[in-house]
Amino acid sequence: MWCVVPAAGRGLRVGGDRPKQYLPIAGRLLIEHTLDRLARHPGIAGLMVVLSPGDELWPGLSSLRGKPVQTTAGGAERCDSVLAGLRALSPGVGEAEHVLVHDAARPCVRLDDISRLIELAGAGEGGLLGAPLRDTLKRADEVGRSALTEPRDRRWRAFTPQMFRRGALSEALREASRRGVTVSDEAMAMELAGHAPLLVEGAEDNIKVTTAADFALAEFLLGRTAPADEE
Ligand SMILES: Nc1ccn([C@@H]2O[C@H](COP(=O)(O)OP(=O)(O)OP(=O)(O)O)[C@@H](O)[C@H]2O)c(=O)n1
Ligand SMILES: C[C@](O)(CO)[C@H](O)COP(=O)(O)O
Repeated sequence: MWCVVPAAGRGLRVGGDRPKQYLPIAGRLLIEHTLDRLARHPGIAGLMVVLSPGDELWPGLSSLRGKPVQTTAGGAERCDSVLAGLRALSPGVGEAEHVLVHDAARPCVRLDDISRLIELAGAGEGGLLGAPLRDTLKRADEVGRSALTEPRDRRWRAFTPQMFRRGALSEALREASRRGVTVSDEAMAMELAGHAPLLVEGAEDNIKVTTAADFALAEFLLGRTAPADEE
């Protein structure tokens, strides 16, 4: 199974001097941690990394742990980049084949969580890693005060990887674009297309490095010896 890795963002919320995927964490680039983690999974056959057009920082990887690493140019939004990645996959990756999509900004994903996603969501319409909300959820008013406590039951945080069949996901992303909807993840596009992606609970340390503060946590998590239950 191939994995599309959206890595064409600008990392504005980090505010660094370069896109966050090219900032160092624990002695390596953020993107290198993520790609190496993905390449270690036995179920992943290759990586399609989606880069910003004109990206001059990409280290030029063509293989990792014996698996092919290909690249293509992304678009203005993450969903545009994911669609570009799906389009760039070889015709040898059939329309009915499942494809994983995983953020370059999520370097701590656990291999056993990827395995569980593939096992549980592979038989159906696809699915995604996530975790049930464990904190009370507040809706803020215009001046940052708690205006409302939102219901928490059956609310989940969505992570990546998300896994869907190449053709169905491509069509769902195209349809969302035609309807002028900028989807924030693949599952949203699939929901709009009438599918019901399976939610597969994964470890909450599968953080998305989004702000400067996340780098310290990611560095700690990456510095751990692999959890005993991880492949
Ligand atoms: N047009 C875009 C925007 C985002 N991404 C990727 O999607 C993932 C999740 O996006 P996010 O965390 O929002 O990254 P950025 O868009 O870079 O962050 P910011 O919004 O702070 O600029 C990242 O790996 C990012 O590189 C992408 O491939 N193409
Ligand atoms: C895809 C995602 O990581 C799921 O939580 C998230 O939607 C990405 O959001 P971003 O604003 O593009 O980082």
